Amino acid sequence: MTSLIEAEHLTRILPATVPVTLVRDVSLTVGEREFIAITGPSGSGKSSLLYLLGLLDRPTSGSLRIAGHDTSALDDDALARLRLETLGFVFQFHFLLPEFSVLENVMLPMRKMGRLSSAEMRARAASLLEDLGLAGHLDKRPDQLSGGQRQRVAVARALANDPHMVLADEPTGSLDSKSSEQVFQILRDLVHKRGKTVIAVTHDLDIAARADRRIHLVDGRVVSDERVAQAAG
Ligand SMILES: Nc1ncnc2c1ncn2[C@@H]1O[C@H](COP(=O)(O)OP(=O)(O)OP(=O)(O)O)[C@@H](O)[C@H]1O
Repeated sequence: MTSLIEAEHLTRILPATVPVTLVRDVSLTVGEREFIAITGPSGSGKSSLLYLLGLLDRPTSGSLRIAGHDTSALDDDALARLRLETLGFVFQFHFLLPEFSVLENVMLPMRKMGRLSSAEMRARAASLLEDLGLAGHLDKRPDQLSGGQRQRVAVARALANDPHMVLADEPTGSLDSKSSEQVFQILRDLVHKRGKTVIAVTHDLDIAARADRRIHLVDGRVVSDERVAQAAG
């Protein structure tokens, strides 16, 4: 199995008068088609670890290979490119651009990548949105949608460039229970139907319980990393 992430002894220390250690000596390997929940108490470093794995931050020490690329050897532009090609993000707050339509929001990462024509970008964005149950909403602005619908647009945007992995930081954290369940099902389908790897930071014990692998952090350290056999369905 190809490793999408190979992290060895990752540590992230924030320089300050009293330095703050966000992530301590984390080593882990992530392969294809994994559905991973990162859990832990508030302040245990879950988001900090996700940002390192998602190339939104750099470690103070340790090594990180993403899709076979040694990230320490890459400058910021190359890192941004690797991020665009291999990773999609879903955050707790959707971060959709309010002045753009739903369709345009999903096209944006494709524009940055610069590989498709306008017509191809439109068709791909529309198809992703339709798959996520948003067919009637392509020309709306994000503020015309419900929270759950906006989060589904954020998932479509994360999939825009057909990444290997989707990283999600509390993806259901601001949703009601029905929308949370929908977003959970969508994330699970990304793994089981589209073959993506999904890593989700979550406080939601129900989601964590139904992930295929749970990584638990305490004080910036991995204290358990367990794979769980799930019943089908
Ligand atoms: N820029 C910063 N400056 C100072 N401290 C920070 C900064 N970013 C994070 N921290 C601290 O580092 C620790 C880890 O933060 P992080 O957000 O990664 O934890 P978390 O497990 O995701 O927390 P939560 O579940 O509350 O979102 C926390 O104690 C946090 O207060």
